[in-house]
Amino acid sequence: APAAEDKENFLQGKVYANGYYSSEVMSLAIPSLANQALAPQASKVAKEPSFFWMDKMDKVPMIKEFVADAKKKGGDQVIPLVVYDLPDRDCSALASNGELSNANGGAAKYREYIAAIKKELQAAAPIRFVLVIEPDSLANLVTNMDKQKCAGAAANYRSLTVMALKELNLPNVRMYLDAGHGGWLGWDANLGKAAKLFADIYKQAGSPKSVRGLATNVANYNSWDASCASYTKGNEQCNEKRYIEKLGPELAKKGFPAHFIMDTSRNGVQPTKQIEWGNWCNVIGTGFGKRPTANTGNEMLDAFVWIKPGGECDGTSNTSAARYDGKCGSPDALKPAPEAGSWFQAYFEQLLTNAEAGAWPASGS
Ligand SMILES: O=[N+]([O-])c1ccc(O[C@@H]2O[C@H](CO)[C@@H](O[C@@H]3O[C@H](CO)[C@@H](O[C@@H]4O[C@H](CO)[C@@H](O)[C@H](O)[C@H]4O)[C@H](O)[C@H]3O)[C@H](O)[C@H]2O)cc1
Ligand SMILES: [Mg+2]
Repeated sequence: APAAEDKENFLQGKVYANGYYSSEVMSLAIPSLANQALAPQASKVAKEPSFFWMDKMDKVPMIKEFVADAKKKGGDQVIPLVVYDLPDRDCSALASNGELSNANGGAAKYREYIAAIKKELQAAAPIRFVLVIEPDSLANLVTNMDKQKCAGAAANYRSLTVMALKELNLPNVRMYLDAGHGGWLGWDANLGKAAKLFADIYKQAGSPKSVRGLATNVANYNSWDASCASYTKGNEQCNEKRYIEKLGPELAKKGFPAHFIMDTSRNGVQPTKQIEWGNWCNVIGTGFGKRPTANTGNEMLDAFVWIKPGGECDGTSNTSAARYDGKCGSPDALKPAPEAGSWFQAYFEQLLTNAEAGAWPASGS
């Protein structure tokens, strides 16, 4: 039965499939498919509403194009975006380091970035938006303060996230703060600290009406509710259903009534072929997971969504590159891989070949 109508859950509406991703698929992926029999499925993927990552300040104006396109398509579409440009970004890894740093006046530039986004979202009203706020950042403050770069970035991560939640608290916007995943913050050693951090940030921002909750499994591979794989041993929160059902009540107790969304773009094969659960880079053997839908059957979970666009790389495997991270050289990481965010054709074909059965209608239908 369809989920009960909930005006606060914007993802129950028609979600916009942005032209940036569909052009990656239609003009890059399909022409160079090794196996042309996958072309029909690939063109279906192009129509799925994945999130657009604003991983550089110069990507913010793309919002104008999406708004114009959505209006042409009736104007009732909800546009999904990722805010992802904190100074000293991805502080415990190298692969996705960003353009801003504390050292280069990053905090002031980040305020400009958020102001630019705010301006576009206000101008676009009444078009609605769903935003995922800063993947990995707060999760790194829970588990990686022993890393110098994370310790140095922590004050900015906290204050700039609070600022973003306040600035983007608009009637046509719903935000989900990134919450890592069950294999990261689900460990008993991490969960309580994570709940406290998320609730503190939420309250410091004034408990904004537009903050709907948290996003989990962004750019990761965990199942929603599969049985626990061997590599999850020692962590009860072995899948995202257990993670949110444990984290949700903790947050509510602390004054943060959170709902959740979960990234299923690359979790179609369970168990995964991860050698270690902590391996996050371009993992081999993965497939597109459940197609984006608000029909989750779980009242805490607003929607299954495709946040990491399938086929966009997690990080380069070129050992001499400045942003080379050893995790992308792991035996369970597909190689050769280009820079984070750029098109990784072999990975896209892997996701297509291994797509979860029923992820979308059988080809040809
Ligand atoms: O037996 N025990 O009791 C016990 C207790 C605690 C244990 O320690 C836990 O082990 C976990 C691994 O199992 C660690 O989780 C990994 O942490 C990494 C960051 O450090 C994350 O990497 C990010 O991944 C993002 C995409 O998701 C990338 O975009 C981003 O670039 C990238 O940096 C991995 O996902 C995530 O799986 C925990 O920190 C660690 O605390 C272990 C055992
Ligand atoms: Mg990453």
